[in-house]
Amino acid sequence: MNDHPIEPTRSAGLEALRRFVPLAGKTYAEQRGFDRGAGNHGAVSGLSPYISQRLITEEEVLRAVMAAHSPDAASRFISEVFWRTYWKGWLERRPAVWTAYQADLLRAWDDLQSQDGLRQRWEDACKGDTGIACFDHWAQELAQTGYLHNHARMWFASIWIFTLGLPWQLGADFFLRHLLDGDPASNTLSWRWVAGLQTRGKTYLAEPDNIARYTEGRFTPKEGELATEAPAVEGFENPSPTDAPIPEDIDFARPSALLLHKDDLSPDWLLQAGLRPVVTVMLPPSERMTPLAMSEKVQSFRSGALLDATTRLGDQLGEVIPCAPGQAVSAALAAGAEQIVTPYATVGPVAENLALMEGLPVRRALRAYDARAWPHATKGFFKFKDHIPSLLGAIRGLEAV
Ligand SMILES: Cc1cc2nc3c(=O)[nH]c(=O)nc-3n(C[C@H](O)[C@H](O)[C@H](O)COP(=O)(O)OP(=O)(O)OC[C@H]3O[C@@H](n4cnc5c(N)ncnc54)[C@H](O)[C@@H]3O)c2cc1C
Repeated sequence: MNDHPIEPTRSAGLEALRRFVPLAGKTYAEQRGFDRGAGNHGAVSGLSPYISQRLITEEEVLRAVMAAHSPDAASRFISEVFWRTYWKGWLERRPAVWTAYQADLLRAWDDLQSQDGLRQRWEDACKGDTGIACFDHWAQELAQTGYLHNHARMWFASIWIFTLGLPWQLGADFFLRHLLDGDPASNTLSWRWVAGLQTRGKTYLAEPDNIARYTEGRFTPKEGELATEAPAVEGFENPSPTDAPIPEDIDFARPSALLLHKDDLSPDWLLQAGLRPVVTVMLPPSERMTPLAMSEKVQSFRSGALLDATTRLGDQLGEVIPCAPGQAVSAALAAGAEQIVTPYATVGPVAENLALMEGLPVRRALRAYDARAWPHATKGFFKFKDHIPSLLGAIRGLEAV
């Protein structure tokens, strides 16, 4: 991804994909673990800010990579893209894990108000003022750029939990406020994984040698600076999965309002399937995921991405009305809509808002890509992985995204 600016547009996402595709085979497999610092993340794609809002889709990314490499040659990259799909499906089928995280976060937030020592440690960690050079650097890199390399995210989360002794939920919240790719599934479940909740008892310990090797000596934590043990954190047990959602039959001939939201900004396939919105209602990017505000970078990236989608699709959307979730139904009714059609919103604030809408049927359009993959998010990723060849085969056989 190097030092190209992360613009909130589909064309910037496609350009980043075009630049990255030649590297998706051997280069990625051999070098993806190295965190060379902001401006030097050349061996990873930097596509997550685009994929997480579906300015470009996972399916487009996989297609472009398969057009240039065999599935074997690009297997490492392909499997990382499917990690995202797997986490999405896993949480979609266990929404209680998100609800429990949010409740725990509020409790941890309350503790910050009443425990001065805890509050000071949390503030130091968020500002990058702990005295641990690598950690402080990553806290500041994240705040300044809205991105962190995957390995830095793992080390950061591990030091947050096991060295600084801070609640993991506050760390996950810090990430969600600052990451341009902030996503309830990938973020919450990765933090749970580091803490030893996701794979029960299996934690991730950040080790000085590993940090020195994969930062190519930019950081070498001193003896005694980092925790040497990572005892699993107690917390909410993994519930059994609910059924995976199945696509609804949607009558596109019925007068419809399109509801656009940040979880999926490529509704082109709905327009191609015959949707002719009488109006488009656009939910604003601000959302109640955190007791604090999202960073300005995240807010402006999300507003920019929404604007890009509406500009790009232009007349096909009808009149576009930005409105708060509570006003979406009345705006749709006023335009004569008999239903609201919206790209499927995954577990998180948009889905919570959709669930509260009354007065018109809300049809959530599930992509074939998600519908095929999520039924396999039953256990761990390694079971899910067995299905990747057939999921790739289905992509090859499809015409539309
Ligand atoms: C504690 C922690 C928190 C995280 N929070 C988020 C988050 O909020 N949003 C988010 O999108 N990812 C999150 N990740 C996963 C991963 O770090 C990022 O997806 C990845 O670093 C994005 O950079 P990239 O696009 O250059 O990745 P690449 O290495 O180029 O990978 C290509 C794509 O594959 C997917 N991907 C890669 N690695 C992972 C992974 N480990 N888990 C899930 N998907 C992956 C992403 O969509 C990514 O864009 C988190 C990981 C950790 C350890």
